Amino acid sequence: MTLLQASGLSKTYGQGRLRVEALHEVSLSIESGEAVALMGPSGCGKSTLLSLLGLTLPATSGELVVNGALAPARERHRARLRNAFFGYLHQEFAIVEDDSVANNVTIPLEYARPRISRRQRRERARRALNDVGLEWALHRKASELSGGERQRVAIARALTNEPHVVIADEPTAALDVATAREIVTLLLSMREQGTSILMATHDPRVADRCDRLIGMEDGHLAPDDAEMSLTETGLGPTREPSGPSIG
Ligand SMILES: Nc1ncnc2c1ncn2[C@@H]1O[C@H](COP(=O)(O)OP(=O)(O)OP(=O)(O)O)[C@@H](O)[C@H]1O
Repeated sequence: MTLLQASGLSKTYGQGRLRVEALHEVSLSIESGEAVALMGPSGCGKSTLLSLLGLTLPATSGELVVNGALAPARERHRARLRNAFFGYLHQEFAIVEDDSVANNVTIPLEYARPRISRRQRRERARRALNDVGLEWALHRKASELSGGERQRVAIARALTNEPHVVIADEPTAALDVATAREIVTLLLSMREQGTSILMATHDPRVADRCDRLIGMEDGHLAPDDAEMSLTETGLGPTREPSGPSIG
């Protein structure tokens, strides 16, 4: 089943001399339960594409179909769809440091419609934290956790609203190799519930564990997917990683 279908998506930032065409007529589709890696050189448009597909930025032109329906233009409707359909993971974890782990995890549920009671929110947080092996941290402050633990909190937060698609922008960039491997394993395990994962990464070892690789260059999809893009970015073949394996 196709969850996301993009046709001719383009994005231009700024105007006049400051105009940047970050994305030019990108078309792709994401099926349910697949993990897709997005790779390409810095500045080629990966984050922009993720923001467009995850409805956090409007496209300048083109069409996006989410779960069979055209993505709404109105911000109020987009926000509702963001909450119901997507989970987000960032390189910097995007955790509220000063708040408890439980409160961080229940953030997406506070905007859920129909409303979810406080007690149910707590229960969902406990379950999601249990899934990522962090139930013990429920009442801890987020700032007291390690980088890997914070990213697991971010995954638990992405899990609580049972998203159909997780948009992950370099989720392992700030982590050491062993922790990155754990986080990718956790993320990929979400496929078992039919969740799709769309992940920008600079790490070929991470990309290699995904079901499909989309290469990008200069605002376009690479003409012949993976191999070409990897060669051109100097990341080399993915089958024989030079560093410690993340697989
Ligand atoms: N808010 C913005 N305003 C103006 N230009 C932007 C903005 N965001 C991104 N850009 C430009 O758009 C292009 C694509 O940026 P984007 O962040 O999507 O690339 P990326 O592939 O994710 O890069 P990286 O791997 O370094 O994160 C770049 O030239 C960037 O400078």
